[in-house]
Amino acid sequence: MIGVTITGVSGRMGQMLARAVAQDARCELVGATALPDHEWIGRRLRDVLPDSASDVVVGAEAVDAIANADVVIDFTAPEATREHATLCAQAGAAHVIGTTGLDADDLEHLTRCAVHTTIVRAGNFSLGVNLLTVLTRKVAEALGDDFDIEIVEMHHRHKVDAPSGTALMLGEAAAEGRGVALDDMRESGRDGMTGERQRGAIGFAALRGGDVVGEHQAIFAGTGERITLGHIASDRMLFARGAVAAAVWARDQAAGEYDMVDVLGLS
Ligand SMILES: NC(=O)C1=CN([C@@H]2O[C@H](COP(=O)(O)OP(=O)(O)OC[C@H]3O[C@@H](n4cnc5c(N)ncnc54)[C@H](OP(=O)(O)O)[C@@H]3O)[C@@H](O)[C@H]2O)C=CC1
Ligand SMILES: O=C(O)C1=N[C@H](C(=O)O)C[C@H](O)C1
Repeated sequence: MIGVTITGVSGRMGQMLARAVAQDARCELVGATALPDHEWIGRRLRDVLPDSASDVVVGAEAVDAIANADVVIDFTAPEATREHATLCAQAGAAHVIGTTGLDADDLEHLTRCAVHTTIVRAGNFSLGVNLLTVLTRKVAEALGDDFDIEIVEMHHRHKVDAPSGTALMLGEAAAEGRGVALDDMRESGRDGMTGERQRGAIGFAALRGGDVVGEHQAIFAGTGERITLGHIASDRMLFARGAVAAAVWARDQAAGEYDMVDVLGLS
């Protein structure tokens, strides 16, 4: 049995993760955290989450919840994920990270932690999006910069980071296919007299509204033709099940950094 701790269990994804862990016979929930002032603190999950039968008590101290875990599944916020990574490295727990909006400094911190433990990080844990990244890389490689690449995403009104982690995965895949660095080619947030599009740029556009779970397109716009690769997520359980599959996979891996393409064997 794999002992799983869920950080941020009260969040949109945290609640889905609690359900997905309960549905997987290989896993057992051994810990759950929320922020100190949250009303769930000190209460059993079964008493706060309608379809849960878990006796795990929601705690505010990540260090305690992580100490008992084989794997920690973490869909929270960048600052929290940094702290959780340190604690996982100290405790030797594998760390499955879905949190997006991490900056270069956060990513360097994760690389340091991955010397001591296994980290699986993905901006999107669905099979479909990870397949889409592979296709995007291949199409970018085949077409060259006669085709302009634009990544378009739409999410619910509560999302706090842009572009989405998935959009950045798709941008990275396109840049890799073209043999360039995304940071040199990235173009976001056009507004006003922007001038003509730079040849070879990889553009990002982020839409926000309503309860959209997650929609992404990688558009290759040429002269007289346009190729569009896309993915629509309509249920967050998709990401939660993917993260639980990653947790099961992570338990048997050596320390290091991995992604969902590794878990799914798509590379
Ligand atoms: N990789 C993937 O497949 C997916 C990634 N995501 C990403 O996951 C993250 C969370 O998304 P979502 O669930 O929608 O957001 P929510 O805001 O609903 O959930 C985040 C939760 O984390 C809690 N939290 C923040 N800091 C801490 C901490 N230090 N300790 C414990 N809990 C903490 C928040 O508490 P409080 O509410 O009290 O502030 C909140 O409950 C985002 O970065 C999102 O982009 C989302 C879906 C799929
Ligand atoms: O915040 C979300 O909701 C989602 N975040 C991830 C992202 O940033 O790409 C994955 C998914 O699209 C939902």
